[in-house]
Amino acid sequence: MKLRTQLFIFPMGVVFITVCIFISLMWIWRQSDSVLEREEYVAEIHSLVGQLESNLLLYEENPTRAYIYRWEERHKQLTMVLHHSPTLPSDQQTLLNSIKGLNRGLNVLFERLQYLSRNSTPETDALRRHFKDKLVTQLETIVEDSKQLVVMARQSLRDSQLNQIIMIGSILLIGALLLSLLAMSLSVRIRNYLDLLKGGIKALEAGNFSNKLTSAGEDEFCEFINEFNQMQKTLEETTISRDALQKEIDQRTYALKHIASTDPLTQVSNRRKLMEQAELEMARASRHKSPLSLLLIDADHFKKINDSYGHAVGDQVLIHLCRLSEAVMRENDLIARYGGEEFVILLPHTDLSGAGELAGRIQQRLKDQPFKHEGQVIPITISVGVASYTYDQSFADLIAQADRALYQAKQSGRNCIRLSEPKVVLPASDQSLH
Ligand SMILES: Nc1nc2c(ncn2[C@@H]2O[C@H](COP(=O)(O)OP(=O)(O)OP(=O)(O)O)[C@@H](O)[C@H]2O)c(=O)[nH]1
Repeated sequence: MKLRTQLFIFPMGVVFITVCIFISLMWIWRQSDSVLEREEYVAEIHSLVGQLESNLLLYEENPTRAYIYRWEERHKQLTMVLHHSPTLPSDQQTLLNSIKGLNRGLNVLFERLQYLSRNSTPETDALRRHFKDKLVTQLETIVEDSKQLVVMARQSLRDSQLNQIIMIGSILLIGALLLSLLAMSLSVRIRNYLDLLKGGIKALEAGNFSNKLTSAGEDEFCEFINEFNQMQKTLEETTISRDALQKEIDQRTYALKHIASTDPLTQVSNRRKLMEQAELEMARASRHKSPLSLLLIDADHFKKINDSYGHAVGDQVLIHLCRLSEAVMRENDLIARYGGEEFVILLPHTDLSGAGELAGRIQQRLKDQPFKHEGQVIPITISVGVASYTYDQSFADLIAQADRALYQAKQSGRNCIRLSEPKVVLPASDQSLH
């Protein structure tokens, strides 16, 4: 059953019960009214019968024409009243017919009485008294019967009132029962749907879009559930496209960050990234009083390589140098292209001598894995300036310190390492290029 039908039944039920009660009360009122009408009717009969009776007694004492005339007049009135009776149920109508029959006999008796009164003899007196007594008895029977008529009417009213009360009570009881059952079923329906909906909302809150709500039937709640499922579907699609968009943004942001911080040729960090990272590491080193060093690496006679083999080969040499350096670095170290054929390796938690050792390992690698072009080995050497952070410097100071060491290395004939302190850590491993 549709919800709006179920809700519509409530006011309709109340209206129906009210109308039933109203009609019953009207009916009872009409019944009471008809009993009153009958009482009045019977009272009129009583009055006329009383008048006929007193007229009879008077006539008995004084049998004049006036009393005969009055009798006839009253009797005519009584006949009229009996003729224009109210509508009666069959049992009461039977009684009334009997009263009418008695009434018809009254005149016959009275005419005989008149006759006997006119021809009064001692022999007829007894007969006259007999007719008179019979007349009185008949009049009293009419009174008694009419009283019975009222009693029957009252009894009938009581019976019908009782029936009516039973009927109203039954309607009220059945109506209240039906409405209660309807209200209970409605509340169960609403509660079930609300529970279903609550589960759906909780699933949505938890990000579960696959929890499709199902409900049998085709009522308004089902339409609501369908709308909810549709909303969930739209939400799922929106969320998926938003997630895909976010993923795309993240990928592009990462790519942009990579481009912005990477040297396009060698794929090591660029100078910008170096500056950022150096600031971080310097702050960290100052905080923990941990060592921080850097290498400033410069390929020796690089111009000569470019001039001899071409710029493209020079590029490959720089890439080769970077890959070999990365192979010997630690994970937290950072290599960056500082400019041209110059590279910086930032070394957290590394003191000056440790940095010098790393520079030596790079030189060794270059020696072990020389660069080859078209099967021909092109010997590459590097000069390295090493500096260590003293906690009171700027990055420019630190670079300048390393640059001075690099200058010394160059001055010392290249292919060697100079620490910012005036001592050579490692001797030149190969002086052939000098
Ligand atoms: N192939 C190539 N060459 C570069 C690049 N950047 C700078 N160079 C070249 O590197 C050379 C550096 O030459 P110089 O500054 O004279 O130094 P050098 O020849 O290495 O001599 P020293 O440093 O004194 O040993 C120049 O010829 C630049 O053109 C690059 O990205 N690729």
